[in-house]
Amino acid sequence: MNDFSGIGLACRRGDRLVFRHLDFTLPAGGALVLRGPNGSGKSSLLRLMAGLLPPAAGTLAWDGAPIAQDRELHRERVQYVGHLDAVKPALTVRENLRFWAGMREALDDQAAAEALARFGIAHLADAPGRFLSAGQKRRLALARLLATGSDLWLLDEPTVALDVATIAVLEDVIAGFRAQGGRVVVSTHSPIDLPGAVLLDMAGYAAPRLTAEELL
Ligand SMILES: Nc1ncnc2c1ncn2[C@@H]1O[C@H](COP(=O)(O)OP(=O)(O)OP(=O)(O)O)[C@@H](O)[C@H]1O
Repeated sequence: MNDFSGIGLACRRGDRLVFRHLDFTLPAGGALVLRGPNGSGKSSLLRLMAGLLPPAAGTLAWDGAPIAQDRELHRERVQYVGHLDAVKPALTVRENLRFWAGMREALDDQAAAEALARFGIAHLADAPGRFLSAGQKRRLALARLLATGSDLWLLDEPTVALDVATIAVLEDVIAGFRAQGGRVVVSTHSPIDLPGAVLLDMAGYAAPRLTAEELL
């Protein structure tokens, strides 16, 4: 039990139905990898899973209870790292981490230092966000995963701009999270080693030539 699941999901963006009839089940410790061409709906599905976008049809449920019943509770379970890393340019690296963590719980200095060190940016703790390279911003966004507790990580193309060594760190961090019962969903165009992950190919759920009314 304690599965995160979606049944009969459909997603509409603007006047286009992006995908439909999509089901998934993600047990504790499980991983799901979203693949598919540009525009096939990977980011949209992650936003549905985060509770940021309502499905056009179908139900997302946690342990059998629809997440729509209590969006606040669901938001507390989820860490969502999107395309845009949302690093605040005027805050230092440490302050950025505190800002994100502070939305949930106070972050002590040691936890912040450990999270930054794991992603190799401890030496940048006092640097302003605007000084960071693309890969360093991505490392900071991912360090947030370690800074606060959660049950579900939703990662939108997390390896973009990361060097090979840091991709290995991310794989390791995800493995540790899963070993403690965490669930992870990753959208990616590049290889990432997530043992036992279920592959969800978005191409199988697309029907772009029909109108929404015809499909639903
Ligand atoms: N805010 C929006 N309003 C209207 N349409 C949108 C919006 N965001 C995305 N779309 C459309 O929804 C479809 C799916 O987009 P989405 O970003 O989910 O795809 P993706 O598989 O993540 O793509 P990529 O591989 O390029 O990141 C696309 O046709 C896109 O144009």
